[in-house]
Amino acid sequence: MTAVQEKTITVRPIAGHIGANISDIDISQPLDKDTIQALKNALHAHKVIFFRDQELDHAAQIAFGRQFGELTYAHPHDDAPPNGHPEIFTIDPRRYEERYGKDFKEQTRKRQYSYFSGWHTDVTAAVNPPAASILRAEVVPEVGGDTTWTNLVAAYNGLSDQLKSFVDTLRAEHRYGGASKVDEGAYAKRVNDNLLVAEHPVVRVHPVTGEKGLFVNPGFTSHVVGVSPHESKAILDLLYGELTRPEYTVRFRWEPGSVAFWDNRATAHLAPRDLEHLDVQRTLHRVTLIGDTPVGPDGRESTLLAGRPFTADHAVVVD
Ligand SMILES: O=C(O)CCC(=O)C(=O)O
Ligand SMILES: [Fe+2]
Repeated sequence: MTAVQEKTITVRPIAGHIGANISDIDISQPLDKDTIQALKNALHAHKVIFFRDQELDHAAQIAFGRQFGELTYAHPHDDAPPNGHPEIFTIDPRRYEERYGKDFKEQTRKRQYSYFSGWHTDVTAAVNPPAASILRAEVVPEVGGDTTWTNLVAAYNGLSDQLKSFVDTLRAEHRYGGASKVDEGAYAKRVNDNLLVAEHPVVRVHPVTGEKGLFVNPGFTSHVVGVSPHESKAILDLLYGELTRPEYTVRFRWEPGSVAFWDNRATAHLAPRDLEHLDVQRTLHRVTLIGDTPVGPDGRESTLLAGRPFTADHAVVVD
């Protein structure tokens, strides 16, 4: 694959199935219509796009995001977004430890919540999961802390025709919060008090590209509907094995000023776990675009089972 000059920007794919670097652009400035369309095209073609050496503060990141859709508002996990910027979700484990106590890491590891949950697509327990997320690095450690994304369309396309026709018919429940009373602590309470449950098709038809992608989520899918628990586990393990195949992924090394913009309707990502034993700072800030309700190959939409859909003006759990 070679670099393509798209209007004013340069789009350079960086892995066989996913990811492109975008250059010749300053995203702190308002963009013209053609540039916005060129970025959308790159996002839909490559699933995650990366920018380097951008000088964004919170306001500029929010303004950049708003050119692509409506942003989500503050959320129950994060009761203290930066002053005056409720749309910003800051990822920095030290902040969570300050707020929820020193055992936060241990608690999250045990419950597989949030930062340590491994592979996930953002907030698919909502009936209208985010369309996209835009993450900016402010402070990065000297070593480690890379993020990896995978292409869920490539993962679907790699299945045999027989398996495709089978998974095309399935639906699965995605759940966040409402765990048992065994969970203790302010963080667990915050998550449990905001139960979100949705039933989604296991294969999602992308509303812009029309591509089919696997839409099961190691972070949130509780079970496949209408099959036995044993069968559900076997089906999910099979699909998770497919969607995490290294050939469908791209791994990104952060620098201060790096920005990653991913299509949350066609990707999953893996937050790094190689820093848990190191005392280093890693601070990133995210804005999140509100999404549409998924639709399966049979035209059926997802259904809400608990909680409320994302809107611009109320709190919802964000992972
Ligand atoms: O910390 C990271 O690299 C990714 C965090 C994450 O999962 C997110 O921003 O949605
Ligand atoms: Fe995430």
